[in-house]
Amino acid sequence: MADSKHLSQRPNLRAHRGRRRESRRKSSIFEEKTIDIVSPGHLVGATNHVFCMGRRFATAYQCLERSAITRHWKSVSGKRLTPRKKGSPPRRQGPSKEDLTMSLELCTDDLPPTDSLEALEKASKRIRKICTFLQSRGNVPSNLLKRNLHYIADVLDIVVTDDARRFIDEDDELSEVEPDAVPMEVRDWLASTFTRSASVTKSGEKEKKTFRSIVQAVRAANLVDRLYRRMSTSAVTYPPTVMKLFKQLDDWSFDVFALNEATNGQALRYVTYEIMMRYDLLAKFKIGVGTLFNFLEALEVGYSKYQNPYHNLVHGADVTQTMHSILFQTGLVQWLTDVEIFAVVFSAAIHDFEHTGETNNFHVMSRTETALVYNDRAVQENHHISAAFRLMTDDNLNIVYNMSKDDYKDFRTLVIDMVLATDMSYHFAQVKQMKSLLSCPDNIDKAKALSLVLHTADISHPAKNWILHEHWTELLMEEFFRQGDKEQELGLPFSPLCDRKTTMVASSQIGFIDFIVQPSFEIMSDMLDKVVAPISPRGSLANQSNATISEKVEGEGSPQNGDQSEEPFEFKVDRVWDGHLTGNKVKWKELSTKDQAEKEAREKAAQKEKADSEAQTQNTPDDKAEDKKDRESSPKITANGTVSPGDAVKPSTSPENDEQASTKEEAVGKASPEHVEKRSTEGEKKGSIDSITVKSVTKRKESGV
Ligand SMILES: Nc1nc2c(ncn2[C@@H]2O[C@@H]3COP(=O)(O)O[C@H]3[C@H]2O)c(=O)[nH]1
Ligand SMILES: [Zn+2]
Repeated sequence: MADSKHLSQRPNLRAHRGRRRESRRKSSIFEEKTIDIVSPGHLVGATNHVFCMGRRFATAYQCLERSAITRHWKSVSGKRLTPRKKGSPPRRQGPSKEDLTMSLELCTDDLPPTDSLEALEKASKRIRKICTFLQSRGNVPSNLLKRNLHYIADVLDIVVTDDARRFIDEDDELSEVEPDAVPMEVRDWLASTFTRSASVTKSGEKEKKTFRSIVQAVRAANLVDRLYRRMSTSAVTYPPTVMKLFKQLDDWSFDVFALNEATNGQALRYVTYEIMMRYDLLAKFKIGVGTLFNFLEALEVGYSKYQNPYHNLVHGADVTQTMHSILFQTGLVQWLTDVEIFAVVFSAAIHDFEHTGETNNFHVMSRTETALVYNDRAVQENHHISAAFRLMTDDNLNIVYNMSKDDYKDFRTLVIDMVLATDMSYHFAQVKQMKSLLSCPDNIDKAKALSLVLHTADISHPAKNWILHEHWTELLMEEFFRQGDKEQELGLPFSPLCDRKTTMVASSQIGFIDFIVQPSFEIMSDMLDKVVAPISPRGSLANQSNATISEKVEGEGSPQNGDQSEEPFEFKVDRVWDGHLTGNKVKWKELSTKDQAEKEAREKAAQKEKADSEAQTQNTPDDKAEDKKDRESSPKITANGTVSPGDAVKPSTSPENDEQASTKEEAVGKASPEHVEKRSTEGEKKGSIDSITVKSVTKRKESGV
């Protein structure tokens, strides 16, 4: 593509290529997994795209060499020499500020070597910068343009020639591969995945030809995969523990705490990246891995800003994974366009960005800056969205840079709708609205449906296994109690569930499940049944057979989406959450009974103490001394409601004392507020919320999760 003089300007090219191949070989995990996540159609398109890009730049470069562009720019810049209009400001002497900015931004001195990993991304950024300057100023000085195009052409030249040569070489090697060396099912899979024809003939020359074309298709896939990976600059290799956990990424009860531990506290970036890769969003929206990593890192920083026990990056990761699980397991993903899938994953990942660890009501009552900005309406949700989009105003974090205007508009609208709907104050309205939408399900509003799914995912931990749910509850309660502490300091009344001394966690959780979580899951499941039925393989099959029946009976065309005839197909999504909801409620009921007994014991003890002290005031000084001795030997009620043993432990003599002794055991029961307080205080002492998480993960591991 470029001329020989140009090629000779690349010192040590071979040595660099050798090193590059070496580093590629090392990232074997990534190579292994990319085969199943890049679709063949996309691969072919991408190959063409990269080759065309290379060709276009070669042409542009040649044009420049022939000075055609130089002449063009001269003529454009010549326009500036027209006489100054009367009254217009005097022409500036020397280079303007914009000229200097442009020279700096298009300077080629600090660019990485053309055959380095970062070069391709730098080159593409240069093209964008040149376009921006051309748009805003109308021209770019020819010397700058020439140097930049030289660099870009060099980079593309390496990409195309290097890989194309290897592709040809490897094709020869592969044609030697014996077809029989590959099992039949693998061949069928290869044929159906990477070629248009699914059938592979059994023997002879024809078979060899087909097999060869499959192999070529696979090689082509690998080639483009390599190109994309290089374009994205980063070869991602997951640690083995993460790889193992990601095998369960589609599961309902995925252990996000274990992932957070395995990733050293970076669960959000790993989960989001992996899910985006699985839906092929990086390729579809031309998102550079470097840019995506920058964005995800910034998201994690924002989620960690207030060191919240619950509303932190692990919750962000949990909701993102839960959304993926619902989309993937129910088949809802088939209902969505690429932009919608991207919006769903993005919304889940950002939905609590920079959460302060307080409720909206707290913001309103304490008149925070955020409440002022958003006029007391969906205060935090508005902030999450606004702050996340603000991140993307930085080019280095802008993962939507390459989206078309129309896609971006749809994407942004959907993200705003979905995240605003996570404001719990819309819960009842949302459920009611969906109920009425389901009464005429032919045309279910996608934004409303997806908003309901995100809202449900946001409150989904009570519908996960007990170990996960119990841990999330502990973290959330501690966050509520911290808000209660602040309210006390500010002289505000306690918000519900925020008083660490009186909150009955177990019974409050039963209420939360009964009145909020279960109805949300129920209506979401009904909605999924209606939406997924017509597009699921079973549903569409049923529709096809129904179509035949109705055509025969009424002579009409085939029914479209969800159109039911005499024998409606009863499609139901797998309500994996139902069993957990029921089971978790049973557990909370057991704990609530214990809490209740404990509370009654405390009240009894308090009454006794009161009666004793009343009697005491009527006693003589001698009686008081005797009484004091008695009290020192009996259990005490501490300020936070737990029962502590007396200073001097004596064998129990009364049934009352026996009762209090057993209540003491219950007072450190798993989900009691005291227990939560005790654990979180330990966490604080160690200086981070990680200590809470790590401790709990260990506990969960012991329990076999
Ligand atoms: N009482 C209670 N509230 C919860 C529970 N899980 C989530 N929530 C609330 O539901 C809200 C959903 O949105 P957020 O994640 O912003 O904040 C969440 C909590 O305020 C729970 O187990 N119990
Ligand atoms: Zn949330």
